Amino acid sequence: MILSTKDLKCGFLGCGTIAAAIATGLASSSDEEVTFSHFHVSKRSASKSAALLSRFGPDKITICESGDNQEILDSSNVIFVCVLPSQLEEVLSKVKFDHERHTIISLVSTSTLPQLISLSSLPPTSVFKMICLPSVATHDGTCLLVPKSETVKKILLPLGGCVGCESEDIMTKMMIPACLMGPMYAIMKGNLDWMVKNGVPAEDASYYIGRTYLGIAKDAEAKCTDPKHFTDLIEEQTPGGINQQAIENLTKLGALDSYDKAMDKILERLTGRGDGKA
Ligand SMILES: NC(=O)C1=CN([C@@H]2O[C@H](COP(=O)(O)OP(=O)(O)OC[C@H]3O[C@@H](n4cnc5c(N)ncnc54)[C@H](OP(=O)(O)O)[C@@H]3O)[C@@H](O)[C@H]2O)C=CC1
Repeated sequence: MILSTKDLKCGFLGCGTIAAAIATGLASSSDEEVTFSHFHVSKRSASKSAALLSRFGPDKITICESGDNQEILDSSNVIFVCVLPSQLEEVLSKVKFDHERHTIISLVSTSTLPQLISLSSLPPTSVFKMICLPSVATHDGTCLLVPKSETVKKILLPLGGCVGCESEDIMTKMMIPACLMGPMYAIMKGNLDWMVKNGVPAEDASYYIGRTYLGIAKDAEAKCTDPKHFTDLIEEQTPGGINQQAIENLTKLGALDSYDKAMDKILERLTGRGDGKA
């Protein structure tokens, strides 16, 4: 089956946090390369499905009132699987996929491609796994996709960006920097506490930190398609200046190495080789 990128009919099994975010991001896309004619969503999580209907209207959204997931499949060609890991087997075993029409994209974090192929009976070329954050609702998420597919990538690009992964193993490794969101906030909170301890008014410190890190992140994102970009930004720091000094100090104190070690531990947890604790 050749998946088109025009007039797509998307179905959502589950309408919780991530389903609502993806549906919102795709339904509000202005991308002309990929067009969506309709979205069929579960009635589940009624406040979220009702909010989608209220925002985009009945021309774009249909809520499956009967609760029969087969109705969603029968009206759609791209199916996003957005239920909890414990619900996956039951939900997929009760519906019948059409080889000619359906492509499935599973958001279920613990699902594997072989498991999804087996549960759906679809050919491997029609089965995908994707990871993203709820910021896809505002086109600010970057999706991870496996296996690689230029067409599916095109469909997901309106959500903010998409990286096709060579294998599930590579996808797992790519997930790890997203786990560093928490530590990033902890660094900012540490900066705030340090400034306040040194007499800076808390509101000024908080505003300044938030805005300064935003500027830093924007510079980091600007040429991020070039793997040398981060090295260039480091080398751009004034020789002998205080930024270079800060890098030297943190390297000497082992802070940068400890990031690598923390990422190794998270990978061990994600792959079931350990409990993730440092
Ligand atoms: N939240 C996130 O940021 C991310 C989540 N994920 C993954 O996405 C999946 C969903 O997560 P999330 O959206 O947070 O979870 P939610 O609990 O918000 O959503 C789960 C949805 O599945 C529905 N559901 C349960 N049983 C059925 C059924 N038999 N038929 C149809 N729908 C059903 C629930 O309905 P009801 O509420 O009525 O029970 C709910 O709408 C998980 O597997 C998670 O790992 C992946 C990336 C990010």
